[in-house]
Amino acid sequence: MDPIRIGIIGGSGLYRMDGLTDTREHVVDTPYGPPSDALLLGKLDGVDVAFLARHGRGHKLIPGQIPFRANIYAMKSLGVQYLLSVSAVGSMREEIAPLDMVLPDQFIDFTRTREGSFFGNGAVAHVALADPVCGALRSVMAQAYADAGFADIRLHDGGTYVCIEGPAFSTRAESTWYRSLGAAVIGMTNMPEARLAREAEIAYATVALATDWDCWHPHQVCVTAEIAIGNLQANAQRAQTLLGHAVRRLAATWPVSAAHSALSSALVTPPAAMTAEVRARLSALLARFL
Ligand SMILES: CSC[C@H]1O[C@H](OP(=O)(O)O)[C@H](O)[C@@H]1O
Ligand SMILES: Nc1ncnc2[nH]cnc12
Repeated sequence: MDPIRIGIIGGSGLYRMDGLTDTREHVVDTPYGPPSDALLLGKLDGVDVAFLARHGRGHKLIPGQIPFRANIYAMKSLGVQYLLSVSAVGSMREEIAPLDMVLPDQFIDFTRTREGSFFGNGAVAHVALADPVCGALRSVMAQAYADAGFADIRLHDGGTYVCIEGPAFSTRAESTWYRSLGAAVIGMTNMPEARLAREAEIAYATVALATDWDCWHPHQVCVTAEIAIGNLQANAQRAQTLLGHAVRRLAATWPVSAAHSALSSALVTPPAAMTAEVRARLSALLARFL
């Protein structure tokens, strides 16, 4: 099978892509177990992509149960070099209103229960994560927003995404504190997803769809899942339009990203010093070193 260079991970409210053609399901297992669901392979605007519903079709996985390592490993095994993620988020800023789009450039990770690395157990690497979002991919997303010509929704290019463990939403005190840390948006899924993508040398960027005001705002209603999913559904078609433009732009240039060589300066254990089991477990990630 030819490599599929673009992966799309759909979050809450985005469990399939209407614009995908020539689709086929790809059921796969990985050294980290099965991904959230079967991947859907197909063409988006004529470009090969692999789509995965982060919470599974039917939304069955809470954020802490998402098999992040299996999801990223499955994408890597297909040849994915660019990962576009779609996420519902709460707004933490007055200027970001529900239905606005945000392209985060930073994350703060408050998750507690998740396997956060492919490394350990016989192989050590320390990837650089100062800039966890690929700048080139983010700028492709920003250009795609301009291509789409949405008249009625705003784009905020940049901002910090605070990732909480969930599945409960935040307390008012937490929400106020996250704001004081500089948060622009809040969600429950982009970590460790972004970090694992970096370890897998996949360029990563998220389009975050603001769905609510979380619970810090003195004059706005507090978030509920019903509000968040309702607003996400109102924006799901626009998200897919944006992705179509992004995929077309990506395929025109295939920008080189620092993420694509992240392990060059990060891998501490020489592959020759790894056991056969470790090399097999990490084979999709370390192929270029083996
Ligand atoms: C249903 S609202 C809370 C839910 O939505 C976000 O998920 P995703 O990033 O996959 O769109 C948030 O992180 C929570 O998992
Ligand atoms: N307010 C919020 N907090 C965490 N995750 C969210 N996803 C959508 N809205 C959210």
